[in-house]
Amino acid sequence: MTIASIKRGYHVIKTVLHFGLDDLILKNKSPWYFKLIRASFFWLRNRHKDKGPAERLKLAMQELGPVYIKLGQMLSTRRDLLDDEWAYQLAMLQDRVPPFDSALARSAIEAELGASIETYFDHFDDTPLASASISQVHTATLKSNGKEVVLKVLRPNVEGMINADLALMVQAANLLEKLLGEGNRLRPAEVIDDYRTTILGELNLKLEALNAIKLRNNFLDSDALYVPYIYEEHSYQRLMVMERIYGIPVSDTEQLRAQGTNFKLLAERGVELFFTQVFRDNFFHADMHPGNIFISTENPDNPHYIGLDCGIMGTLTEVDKRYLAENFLAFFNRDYHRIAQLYIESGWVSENTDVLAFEQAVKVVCEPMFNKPLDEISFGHVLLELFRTARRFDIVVQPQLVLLEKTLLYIEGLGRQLYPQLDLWQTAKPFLENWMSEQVGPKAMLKKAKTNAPYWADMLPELPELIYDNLKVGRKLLGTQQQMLDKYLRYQQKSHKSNYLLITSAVLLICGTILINQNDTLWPAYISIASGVILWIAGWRSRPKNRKF
Ligand SMILES: Nc1ncnc2c1ncn2[C@@H]1O[C@H](COP(=O)(O)OP(=O)(O)OP(=O)(O)O)[C@@H](O)[C@H]1O
Repeated sequence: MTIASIKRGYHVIKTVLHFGLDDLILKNKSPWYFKLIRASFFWLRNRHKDKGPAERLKLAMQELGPVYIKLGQMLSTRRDLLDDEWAYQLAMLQDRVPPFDSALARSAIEAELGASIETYFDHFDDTPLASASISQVHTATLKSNGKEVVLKVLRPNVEGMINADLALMVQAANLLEKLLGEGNRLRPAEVIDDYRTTILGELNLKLEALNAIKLRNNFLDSDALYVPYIYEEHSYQRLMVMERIYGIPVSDTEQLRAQGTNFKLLAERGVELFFTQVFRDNFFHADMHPGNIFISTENPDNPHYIGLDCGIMGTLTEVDKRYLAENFLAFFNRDYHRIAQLYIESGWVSENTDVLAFEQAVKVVCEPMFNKPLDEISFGHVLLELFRTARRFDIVVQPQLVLLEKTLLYIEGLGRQLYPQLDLWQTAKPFLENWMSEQVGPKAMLKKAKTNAPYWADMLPELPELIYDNLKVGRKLLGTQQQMLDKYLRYQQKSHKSNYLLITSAVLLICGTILINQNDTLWPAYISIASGVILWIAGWRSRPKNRKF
């Protein structure tokens, strides 16, 4: 442990106690040593007693800086874990960070390029275009083609700062997990683990560049989404160079209205984009906050989105995708029984789940939604409520599904903000039905046959040999099966015979015993008993010995 980390630790404790966050852990749940530690920091008092707990948490995170602010922003989207008031407060966290010195930006860029900025760029602007918690963005023009570009460069020592804060967070989360006990809904260790993956992913700009290239290629011919061109040859782990775009931030509805944007088309395109990314490409942008989405200005009647920051992308397995589509369709068809069944079939729910109780819970979630007009139904909310229900049944919802639900909630919120009458049913249902028919109908079989054609072409020359081998194996198998059947029949015959002899012997023995007690002439009784004994011995000896076939 270094002096710096001790200092940072103290600062975190001080902030936590100044904002009274220790009160958030139920007093009766805290063990004696926790109370002792709290008491030993007697000079650090809650200075914000007038504020509610959710607001105090928000303010503390704001105070603790970028890593905590980003954690708060991520938490605000975990509505499956947090109640609405908490999510609302945390969503207000803004990571407005002062820019870092342009001399540092220059030297970081040059270290990555392995050359001076002037070797590749003209007009490098020392005043950053934007400055965020992890990176800073500068504009320039590319020498080779004269085009305007932006250079996104990581903050100096951002990795060290994040790792130090993460280490503290992991310890705090483990302690909290212990204090809150088993079965708590918050699962702090899981949340921090999720966050760690997310934030560490954002620290590699080369990866972000490759994601952006893939997303761009998926939408090259699209009217709905534009992703700026990435100069891969100038992109490294700490630097990324891309085409500069001009657009209106999606949150600036006033400016969008002023240019006469077709809001209905824009909202529908947002939903379409989501479903295309998830179901067609299986590669979706999962960090859809307003700072990352811009709207084109060239043709307001036919507007398209411009997507930035592909640091966090999501994918689903084929099975999850299929079940998800069916889930949505079942919901459209108001079939909650099918929804519960799908959860079980897909394996999202453990086999030990009380199916009936789960179905009942799904019904409670879905029925009120069914009573709403279609333009008020939210897929994201349905998924969210289903995940919350699933958690009550101790189902651990897989991270990729949480990512998807978050993105969907965001896309819907955005769509409704742009065009409040947005009808998700009309927009998404044809898309999903089409996709499903491509997955399971005759078209799907044809497609699969086409996909497998090269494999079959490879296999064809070997086919006669394979058929011969299989027939040989099959014949052998048939022979073995026949032998097993014969053995089984013999076993059954022996078993019947033995049972028959044992039952008859029992009858004779019982008769013999009765005769001894009731008659003066004893020989019939003796004959009956002797025959009984002989038959018992015969029956016992004829038992089938081996049950293996
Ligand atoms: N290609 C571009 N053209 C024009 N402006 C851009 C471009 N790329 C980024 N910017 C500007 O820089 C800002 C920050 O970029 P970006 O979101 O990629 O950085 P970030 O560090 O990941 O930020 P955050 O942590 O907030 O997501 C954007 O909101 C946008 O204003």
